[in-house]
Amino acid sequence: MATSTARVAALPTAELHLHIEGTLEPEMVFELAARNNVGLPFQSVEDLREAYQFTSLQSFLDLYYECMAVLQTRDDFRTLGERYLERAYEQGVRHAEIFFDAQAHTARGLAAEDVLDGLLDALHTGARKGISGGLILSFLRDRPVPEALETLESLAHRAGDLLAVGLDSAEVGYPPELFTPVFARAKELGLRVVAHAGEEGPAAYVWEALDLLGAERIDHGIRSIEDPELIERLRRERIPLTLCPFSNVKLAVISSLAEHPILDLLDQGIMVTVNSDDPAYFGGYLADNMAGLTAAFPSLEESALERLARNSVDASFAGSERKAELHALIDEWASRP
Ligand SMILES: Nc1ncnc2[nH]cnc12
Ligand SMILES: [Zn+2]
Repeated sequence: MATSTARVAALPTAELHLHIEGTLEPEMVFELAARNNVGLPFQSVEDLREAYQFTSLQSFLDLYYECMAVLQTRDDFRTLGERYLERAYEQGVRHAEIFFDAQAHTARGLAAEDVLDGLLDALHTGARKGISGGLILSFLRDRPVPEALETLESLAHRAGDLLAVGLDSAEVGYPPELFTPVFARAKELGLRVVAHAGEEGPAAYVWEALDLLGAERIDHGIRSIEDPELIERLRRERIPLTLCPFSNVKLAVISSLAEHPILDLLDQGIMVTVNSDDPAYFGGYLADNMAGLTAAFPSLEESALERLARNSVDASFAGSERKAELHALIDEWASRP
């Protein structure tokens, strides 16, 4: 029997692939536009929501960067982060490792530290309410490499406030290899490493992310399925893939949820996790993605949901004590059908 939506929402999980700017709901776009006196090319919330029809990653990114213009102050980032953490908590998330696109804000004249501080404020609020987490400084691969390096250096004195570095934005034509020196410097600063690869780009980008950037997790990585040798490596080395089912459908990476390879990957022993990517744009938060999978795959058993939740904890950068707490929460969920 399919697991009920309420039970899915009660499953404790870690969210490992979430762009904070992708949690900017249309209502909040209008609220912040009014507060900050920013003009919008949309007449209403409904008008904006209607623009959420994407044909590719780029078609989404165009709107995603446009909407960000309303984020202006440290307080805006605190509010954005707090609202995400509240919604995520309602959907079972108890640990969140959150990407932020510093360059998308510094390019508009904001100070990277205001963005960082606002998000840290939100994480402190979240910690008081039972959700742990950290921040991932994500470099925009379609902007110049020296700019990524400058951004990293500008926050080097705040490395202790960051968990990891990542790589995102338009993928095809921007191979991970380009960013090798940036990631080498991040490792010198003691930061963990993740990278988007194999979303629209080829499996070769996943190899590069692993071998040249030292990625410990691959964000998306869905196109790894085209390369059996890569799949074998991911399995053998237990390299996590942070999958985002709703995102893949919305951005036309796959044609429907029922076509998603997540269960095949799970069956093959790949450490896959479920995440929401940009939930305000793609139709739902983490448990919504899980519930979508249970609807698309009636044979999906509770034991598979539990596996996905445990994978998310094991693939996280949480400390061993926090991981044990998160597993204990999953134990509790599993023992109370
Ligand atoms: N799905 C995605 N892929 C690449 N960059 C992104 N930035 C926000 N969402 C993204
Ligand atoms: Zn992403």
